[in-house]
Amino acid sequence: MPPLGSLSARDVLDIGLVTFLVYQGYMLVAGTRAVNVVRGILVFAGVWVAAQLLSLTTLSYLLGRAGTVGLFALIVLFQPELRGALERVGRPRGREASGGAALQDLARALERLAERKTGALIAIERRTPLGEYADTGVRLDAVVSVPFLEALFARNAPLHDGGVIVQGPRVVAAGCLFPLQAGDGTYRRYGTRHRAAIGLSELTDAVVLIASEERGSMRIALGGRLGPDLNGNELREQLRTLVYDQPDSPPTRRKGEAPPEPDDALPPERA
Ligand SMILES: Nc1ncnc2c1ncn2[C@@H]1O[C@H](COP(=O)(O)OP(=O)(O)OP(=O)(O)O)[C@@H](O)[C@H]1O
Repeated sequence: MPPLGSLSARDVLDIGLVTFLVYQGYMLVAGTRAVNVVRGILVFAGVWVAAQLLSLTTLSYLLGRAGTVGLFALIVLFQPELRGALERVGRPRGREASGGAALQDLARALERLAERKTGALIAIERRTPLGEYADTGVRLDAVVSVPFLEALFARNAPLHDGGVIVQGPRVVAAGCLFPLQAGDGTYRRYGTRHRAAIGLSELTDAVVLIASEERGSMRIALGGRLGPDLNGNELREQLRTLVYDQPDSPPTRRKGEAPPEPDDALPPERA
C-alpha cells in the first residue's frame, strides 16, 4: 500500500468508486430481508479476517470453506431479492419513475372512490421494493388510470379485497395482503384497512393511500404513522412532495424494532 502522502488522483478515484459501489449495493438491499443477511456476512467476514491476521489456521480454513459454499446458498435463497435489486438498477428513478400524470390519476381515483365510499388501499413504492407483498396478491402490469383503479376496487370486483401496489406509472399487483400494524394501542380504534396501511408503511418507505369505506375520507400512511383526512388538493400536494419530488425516504425497519421518531413528512393527525 502506498504511503498516504503518495496517494495519486487515480487512487482517490478508485477509493471513491468502491465507496460508491458499496453504498449503492447497501441501498439496493436496504429494507429487504436480505439486509440482515448482509450484516451477518460482514460479521462473518470480520471474524475471518481476524482469524487470518492471528494465523488461526484451522478456523480461517473452515470459515473460508463455509464462505464459498455459503455464497452459492445465498444466491439460491435470495434469488427474488437479487432479481428485484437488479430490476431497480435498470429502472429510471425519481420524476420519470413516479410519473406526474400517474400521481394525478392516483389522486383523482382515490377522490372518486372516497366520494362513493368505496374502500381502497394503494401502496406507492419508493426505495424499498414491495415485491414480497406483491407476491401475496395477483401480479398485474397495467398503466395507472382512474377507470382502472375504480374498476379494481369496485364492490364485488374479484380483486377489490386487499391492497394495490403501484410502481412508478404502473399498477403491478392487486388483492395484496399487507402486514397489519401491531395493536400497540395507538391505532387500535382503526379497522384492518387502516392498520394494514400503517403496518406496511412501518416496515417499508412506501406511501400508502387509504380511501375509507365507512367515512368516505382519504388519508396517507407513512413511516408507521397515519396522516389526517385530506381533501383532493392536499392529497395531490402531499403526493407531489412525497413521491414526485422523492425526498430522502424515512428509514425502513423490521418487525419488532423501535417505532420511528415522529417526523415532519406527514402533518399530525387532527383530533
Ligand atoms: N392485511 C390486509 N392487507 C390488505 N388489505 C386488507 C388487510 N386487512 C384488511 N384489508 C382490507 O380492508 C377491508 C376491511 O376493512 P375494515 O372495514 O376492517 O377497515 P377500516 O380500516 O375500518 O376501513 P374502512 O374505513 O374503509 O371501513 C378488507 O375487506 C380488505 O379489503
